[in-house]
Parts: sequence; C-alpha cells; structure tokens
Amino acid sequence: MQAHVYAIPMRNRFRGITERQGVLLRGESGWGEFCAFEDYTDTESALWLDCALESAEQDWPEPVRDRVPVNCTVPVVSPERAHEIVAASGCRTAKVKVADPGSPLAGDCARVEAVRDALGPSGAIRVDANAAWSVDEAVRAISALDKAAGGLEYVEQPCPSVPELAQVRRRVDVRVAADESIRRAEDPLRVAVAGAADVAVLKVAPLGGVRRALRVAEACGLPCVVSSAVESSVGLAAGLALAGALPELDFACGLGTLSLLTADVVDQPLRPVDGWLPVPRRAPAPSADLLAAVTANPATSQRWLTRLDRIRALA
Ligand SMILES: O=C(O)CCC(=O)C1=CC=C[C@@H](O)[C@@H]1C(=O)O
Ligand SMILES: [Mg+2]
Repeated sequence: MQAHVYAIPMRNRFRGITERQGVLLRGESGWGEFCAFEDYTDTESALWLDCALESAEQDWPEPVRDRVPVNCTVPVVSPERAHEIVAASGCRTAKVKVADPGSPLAGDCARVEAVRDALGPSGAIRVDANAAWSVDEAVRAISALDKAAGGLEYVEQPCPSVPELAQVRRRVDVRVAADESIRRAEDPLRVAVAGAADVAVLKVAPLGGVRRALRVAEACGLPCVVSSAVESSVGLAAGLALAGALPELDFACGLGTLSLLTADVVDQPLRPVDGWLPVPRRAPAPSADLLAAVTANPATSQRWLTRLDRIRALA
C-alpha cells in the first residue's frame, strides 16, 4: 500500500503542535489519512488506522444529507486575531479554545467577547477546555465565559471525567459536551455520557471510522457534533461522511479546520463556503505536486512509517 508522509506547518499553535504530520494511504478504492496525535498509544492509534483503511478500501455508508453546517475554530489567539478569524470564516458558529496553560480566564473572556462582536447577536459560541478544569474552576469559568459570550451554546469537556461532567452540568446553565470522555474511553460504546452531558462530540478517526462512530452515536443517545482531528482534506472527508450519515444533526460541526493549516494536499480543498461543507462520497485524491510540497523530511517519514508498521503488527 502506497504511503506518503506529510508535514504541514500550522498557522497558529493548536493542541500543543505547530506542525501537523500524518500519512496518506492509497488503497483499493481510494485514499485514507492516518494522523493519530503522537500522544496516542499504539492501541488507541490502531483505531485511527482502521478509519484510514475504511476510507482507502471501502465505500462509506449512504449519507442522508449532501452538506453540513460547520463552525469556525478559534485557537488561543489575541482578541483582534480571533475577530479576524471569525469575520473571515463566513460561519455562524464559532468554537473558541480556552483554559490553555498560557491563557488566563481574563484572556479567554476577551477572546470570547471579540468573537461575539464578530458574529453579532445571532451567532452561536461554544468553548473547549480540553479537560483542563476542576469542577469548581469549571463552574466559575463557565459563568464568566457565558457572560462574556452573551450566552454560550455549550462548553466542551470542561473536566477530565464523566462524573465531573455530571457535577458541572448540575451547577451551570450551559449545555455540556463530552469529547475526550468519548474518544479516549476504553470502550466508547459503553461510555454512559447521557446524564453527564447534553452533546456528544465524535471524531471519526479515534473512533475507528464512519461505521464504528455511527454505532457510538447511537449508543450514547445524545445529539452529536462531528469534530475534526485537524486533518488534511483527505481525512476531513471521513469526518464529513460521518456528519452526512448521522440520522440527526442539530449542531454545526467542527470540520472547518483546514484554515488551521498553511497548506493542503488536494486541488479542491474542503474549505467551508458560507459556513457549509459538502458531504463527499469518497476522499479526494492528493495531487502529486501539492503532496511533493509538503512531503516530510526522511527522519519524520521514517518515524511515521515505523509507527505504522508497529500498529499494523498489533492487528
Ligand atoms: O471542533 C473544532 O472546532 C475543531 C477541532 C478541535 O477543536 C480539536 C481537534 C483536535 C483536538 C482538539 O484539540 C480539539 C478538540 O478537543 O475538539
Ligand atoms: Mg474538544
């Protein structure tokens, strides 16, 4: 199976990285993307590989819609930069990263206020704390951010565990979304987030592909949002296939993340238009010259291919 390792600089530091790396795989029926973050274990990363192989070797389930609404994603940037990102996105929903070690609550509130100013009163604002707070910190921060936002749509993973999400949910008037509690669970099919969260965030790669993620959606019994893992357009297509096949889709999806990357590998990048993205029937094929422009250096390529071989050997 053809494997191309890419390394694409990011516009801003996001999730602790400034360069997105991964492997594009060419299979029987097309292309897939394996790009498990490097803090994922080989066992967890095997699910990301399953997702890439599903994309490269099978058809995805039939979609029930041909386009999905997407939110724009605001990293830990200045209020001015946050305003620019949202105003340029054309999206009506914005997700703001908060609770980063380098960003005190006052800075998060200023960023959220700038996002509200850019969206206007009718837009939706959600925040993502990536499990950074204790229950008491979460209650205090969510109250401040809800005020700064003029109302939050939801807060994503305020605390690490499901019981803590449930405690926060009882003490705030903002919806709670579960993300890491689902995608890093021992068995995502058994995570009892109902009662602890109002929304389930699904990432197609860590959940093992479109078919398995659809089963997780059904098992968790909550409204779902599909969110990316900051893939190239090849991997984003799988997220869009999941969002396209969900029976219900009540919220904008976090699939507008190509703007976080300084380059892509396909001629028609999956960039939102007026806050919408199409549901593709298969992953777009990388173009040779764009792939050449982002090919990783030999050491990085070797590291990813060795990782891939280790994970394949687990199967
Ligand atoms: O949901 C979005 O708007 C974009 C994707 C996104 O926020 C994330 C992608 C990958 C890892 C995380 O840092 C983060 C998340 O937790 O949802
Ligand atoms: Mg999240």
